Order: sequence, then C-alpha cells, then structure tokens
Amino acid sequence: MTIGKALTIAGSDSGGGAGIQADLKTFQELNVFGMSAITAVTAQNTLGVHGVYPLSVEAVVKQIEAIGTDLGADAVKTGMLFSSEIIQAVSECIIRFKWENIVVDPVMIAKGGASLLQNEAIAALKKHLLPLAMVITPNIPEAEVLADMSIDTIDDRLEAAKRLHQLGAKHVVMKGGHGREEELVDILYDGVEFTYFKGKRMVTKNTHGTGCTFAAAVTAELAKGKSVKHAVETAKRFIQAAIEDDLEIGSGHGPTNHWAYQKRQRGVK
Ligand SMILES: Nc1ncnc2c1ncn2[C@@H]1O[C@H](COP(=O)(O)OP(=O)(O)O)[C@@H](O)[C@H]1O
Ligand SMILES: Cc1ncc(COP(=O)(O)OP(=O)(O)O)c(N)n1
Repeated sequence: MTIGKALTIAGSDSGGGAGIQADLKTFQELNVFGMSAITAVTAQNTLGVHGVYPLSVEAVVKQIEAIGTDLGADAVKTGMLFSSEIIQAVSECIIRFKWENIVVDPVMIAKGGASLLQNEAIAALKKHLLPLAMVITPNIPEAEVLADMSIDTIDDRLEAAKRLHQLGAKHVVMKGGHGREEELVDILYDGVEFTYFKGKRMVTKNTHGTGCTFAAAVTAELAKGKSVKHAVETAKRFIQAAIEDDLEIGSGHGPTNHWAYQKRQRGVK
C-alpha cells in the first residue's frame, strides 16, 4: 500500500487546537501519514499563549534529518518557526532533501496577540523560505507585513498576492478570515489567474487554529499528488466543516472540529 507522507515543521500547542497538533490531526483525517519536527513548545490554551520555549537549531535540524534520511516526505508544511536561525536551517534542509511541495504558513502572531515569530526573522522568511514555497497561506495581517502594504479592499488583496508571488512563492492563498465581508473569500493566485473560494462566514469565537488546519489540509492533498487548486478547494471545505461543527471546548477561543469533514464525507450527522 502506498500512502502520501506529510511533514509539519512547526510549534507545539499544548491546547491541541493549532500548531503541530492541528496539523497531525488534519493529516490523519485526510488519510495521509503525518510526521513532525517541533520548533518550539508553547504553553497554550483557549485563553491564550502562556509561555514560548524555542528548541535549539540543532534539535530542529536533527528531527528533520531523521525524517529526510529515512521516511521521506511528499509534502512539507511550515508553521511557527520563531527565529531567523531556525528559518535558515529549515530552508537549508528543504534544499538538501530536494523537497518541492512546500506549504509555508507564515505564522506571526497568535489570536490573543502573542508573538510566535521574532520581528527580525521576517527578513529571513522573505529571503530564504518564500522562494522555496509551492504555496504560501498568509492571513491579511501577515500579508500586510510580507507585501509591505496595507490591505483594505479586495483589490489590495490581489496586489499583495502579486507582490508575494514576485518574492518567489509559486502560489499565494490570501485567506479572508480577517476581512469583513459576509461571504468569506480565500483567493488563490498562481502568477497568471486568481481563483476565488467562497464560503459562509460563521459567527463563532471558536476559530483557534483555523490557519494551521487550513494549511495542513492543503499540504495533505499535495502529499496525495493533487493539484494546488484541488488542494485549496478541499482545504476550504475541510475548514468550513471544522468551524461549522462547533465543539465548545474551553472558555476562550475554542478549537475547531478536525473530524467534521470525515463525518460529512460518510454522511454522519
Ligand atoms: N468565521 C469563519 N467562518 C468560516 N470560515 C472561516 C472563518 N474564519 C476563518 N475561516 C477560514 O479559515 C481559514 C483561516 O482563515 P484566517 O482567519 O484568515 O487565518 P488565520 O487563522 O491564519 O488568522 C480560511 O480558509 C478562512 O476562510
Ligand atoms: C504553536 C502555534 N502555532 C501556530 C499558531 C497560530 O495558529 P492559527 O491557526 O493562526 O490560529 P490562532 O492562534 O490565530 O487562533 C498558534 N496559536 N500556536
């Protein structure tokens, strides 16, 4: 039996809604073998981030090498990378193992405001990692930082996507969660055309980890050999189901329901 293999290089969320934990749950739900390299441990729950403990560059590289020299990966997702040193080391590993299906989720700030990327690491992200990305999945505030512009209108989002493509990312998904439109739209740009993925904006506070989950679903589909457009379409349906099938866990911004998509596929209510 051959199975797609996906690697996530990201931070650990003790609360289980975002980071490595969200990624591995999503890989499993989309029938892909999941592997991880942890960059930092966070003490986190639905109320916020209570501590950030980065791992050494050596520890990150050793984990990636263990995977690259044995199991291999059909697609790789990066999430919280924390420092320019980790970004540079991760980029070198990606080149060394000739991994091509790279999904970069440029995680910067958690919902509660905690910084998950040092300010001085933004330049390293742009210089080393963006040119390796098959897909980059910024939310609006992240796109503003990376494209160096403010984003108010849909036209601004298209312009930001063009700028990020010029920085080397082959595909850009401008996520629309932070927008205000009633029909929420994520926009894919491949350097030639824009494709719009629309969905109902759910009114809920339980959206912790939506960005991680969405990017992990894109990664899982790429690991199965699907096209980027197909991967984004599936990821949109996956996250929509995960938000709609509300769990109500914790007293703050709760996690999404990672098994809701499978339930729908099987026709389970
Ligand atoms: N309230 C919502 N209703 C439906 N989909 C949402 C909602 N909030 C976010 N999403 C979806 O979740 C994904 C992540 O969106 P976004 O909030 O922009 O990113 P992040 O979680 O990185 O801040 C996107 O696919 C977006 O369309
Ligand atoms: C360890 C870790 N990584 C990433 C995030 C950010 O997750 P995201 O999907 O953007 O969701 P919110 O945190 O914004 O709800 C995180 N919190 N922790």
